[in-house]
Amino acid sequence: MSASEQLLFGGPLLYDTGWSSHDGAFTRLGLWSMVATLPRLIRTTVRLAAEADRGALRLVAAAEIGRGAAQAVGLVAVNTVLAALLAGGEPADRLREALPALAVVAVTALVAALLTAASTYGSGRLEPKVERVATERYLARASRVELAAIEDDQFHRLLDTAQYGAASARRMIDYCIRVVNALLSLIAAAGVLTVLHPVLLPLLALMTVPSMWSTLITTRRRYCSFRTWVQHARAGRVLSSELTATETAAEIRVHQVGPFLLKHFRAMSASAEAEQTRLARLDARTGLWASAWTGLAGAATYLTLGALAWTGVMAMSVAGTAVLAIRTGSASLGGMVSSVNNLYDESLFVADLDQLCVRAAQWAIPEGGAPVPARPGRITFEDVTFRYPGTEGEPALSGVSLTIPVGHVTALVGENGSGKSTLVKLLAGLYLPESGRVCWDGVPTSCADRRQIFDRIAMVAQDFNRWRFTARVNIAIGAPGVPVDDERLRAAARDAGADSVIESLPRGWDTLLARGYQNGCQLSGGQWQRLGIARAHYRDAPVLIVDEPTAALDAKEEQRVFDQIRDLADAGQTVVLITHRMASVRHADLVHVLHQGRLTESGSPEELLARRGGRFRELYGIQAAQFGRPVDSGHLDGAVPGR
Ligand SMILES: Nc1ncnc2c1ncn2[C@@H]1O[C@H](COP(=O)(O)OP(=O)(O)OP(=O)(O)O)[C@@H](O)[C@H]1O
Repeated sequence: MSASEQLLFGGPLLYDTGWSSHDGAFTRLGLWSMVATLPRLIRTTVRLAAEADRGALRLVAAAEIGRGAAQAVGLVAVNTVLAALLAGGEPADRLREALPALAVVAVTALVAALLTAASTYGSGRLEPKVERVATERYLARASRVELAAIEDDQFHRLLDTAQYGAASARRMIDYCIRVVNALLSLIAAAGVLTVLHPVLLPLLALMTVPSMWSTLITTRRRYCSFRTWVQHARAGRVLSSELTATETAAEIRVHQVGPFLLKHFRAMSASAEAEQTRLARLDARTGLWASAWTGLAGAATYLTLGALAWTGVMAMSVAGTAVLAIRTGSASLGGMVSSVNNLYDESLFVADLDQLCVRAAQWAIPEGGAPVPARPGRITFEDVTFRYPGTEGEPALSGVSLTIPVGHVTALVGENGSGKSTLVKLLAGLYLPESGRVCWDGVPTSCADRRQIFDRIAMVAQDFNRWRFTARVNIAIGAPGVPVDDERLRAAARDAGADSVIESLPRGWDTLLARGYQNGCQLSGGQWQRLGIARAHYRDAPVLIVDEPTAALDAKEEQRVFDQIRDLADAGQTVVLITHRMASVRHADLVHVLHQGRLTESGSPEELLARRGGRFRELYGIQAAQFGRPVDSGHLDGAVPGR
């Protein structure tokens, strides 16, 4: 490691992600453990393939077994050809004698080629399906777990690693076919050699084991060295991206950071280059050792064969076939070693995916439960305490008891971090209370059918999602279970004031709302907010939760949104409103004031404002003072703090 890396990064630049824990797993695999894990790896691959497409799996398996058999038959036929050619007699007679076997050799070669093509077709069909099935498993499980699971560090790490499982599953098919292919070649060669002469089998082992061993060592050395080299290269890449990023551009110029970073870039590149040179030297040396080893084993094999043929213990034709069989059997060994290693590497990610599925099932939002009325009468919090998973200290909510009446606007007010957003997440059944109950018409969220609760809610969260889809989908995704209805879309956009935003887009409803893509468009914060509100309108649920719905809107639009919220409540919809703008609170029928996770006051805006020494009155006073109005100067209707 260079001094630059020590200075800039405090040590080697290693990833701290779930998947990086598998880095180097390959180096822990010895020759014996490789052989021992192979059946398990093949089983895993077969299971994945069977889930995706049994037909294609059968095709590949049959083609590979057939190809191995064709290879064995071909070798036996070669032996017959050699025996005929090396026998005594006229050349023409010997050739005639060899012809049928020659025909068998040709036919087996043709069959092997056809079967290879069939296997290529089968694996080509299988691989994308395996990836799709694994991806679907991943996505379906991940989207069904409790919100608490997403916040759990360990689960999140697993989620991070398991996302690579699908691509790994696809690659496992390819590596597995290569391994099986090489194995069958080896078995075919071993089978034929055993039939030809029992002494030939140890000769095959003599040739293959050292070459397998040396390939394993070479591959592992290369891999270790590559990992070191890649760290230096990564550090260099970090510097170059810092040097060219838009965010750093101004500071780099004014503070003249460029030469400083360049100096360290050069030093780090020198480390990377030195490592590559070392890698090349090592490669050359181990390559030479491996060749010497394999060469010696080969020489010993061929000398033994020669001696056996010379002394007449073995027929010349058998020795010739043995040479061919040994070459065939050991040819794909090198590839097989690295394929087994790759197979092992990939299997770790697939195992993570399997583990994720198990953990996700434990964390899954339960199916079914007590039914929740389509139009609930009231929602109550009964002495609710809640702490975020993995956090210690003060709970985010403690001992909160309140009622959210139906068909009214209830405002939640309080300073930052007082627990307003947490409260609505509990209301929506996204989290369950640690103690106490949140009840929808008397049904606690802990035993209610939570999918039904979700159905009853439309939510415009503070950080509502800006989907990188078209404007149409960005609104229609509010009700993903029903077909997109253009009339309903237009009405929702009109109600939320998003119609003018859509009209201004170059391709109207079909404009892609994402920067960095062709024809993609980026909206302003306020425009996005209108779309978010339109999405909630489109959902058309009995309970509407709006968290700071107007933070990015201009004054006119804000007024319109609040008037509309009022209209919705007058029409029977339940609205839960979180806002820091005290002026907006005058639209509410009931206000709950939270402070450090506790409910401190409840009442109508007028009641709370009249309460001397109350927190609401204090918060209101602070905002009113910014506009030069004392809190006593008038009613809520007249005052416009926050504007
Ligand atoms: N996902 C989370 N994990 C851990 N703690 C959290 C999480 N979300 C919020 N908190 C903590 O819970 C407390 C209440 O946060 P909450 O977001 O409910 O406050 P809020 O009243 O909505 O704040 P704001 O007005 O800033 O939106 C805070 O102390 C916050 O740090």
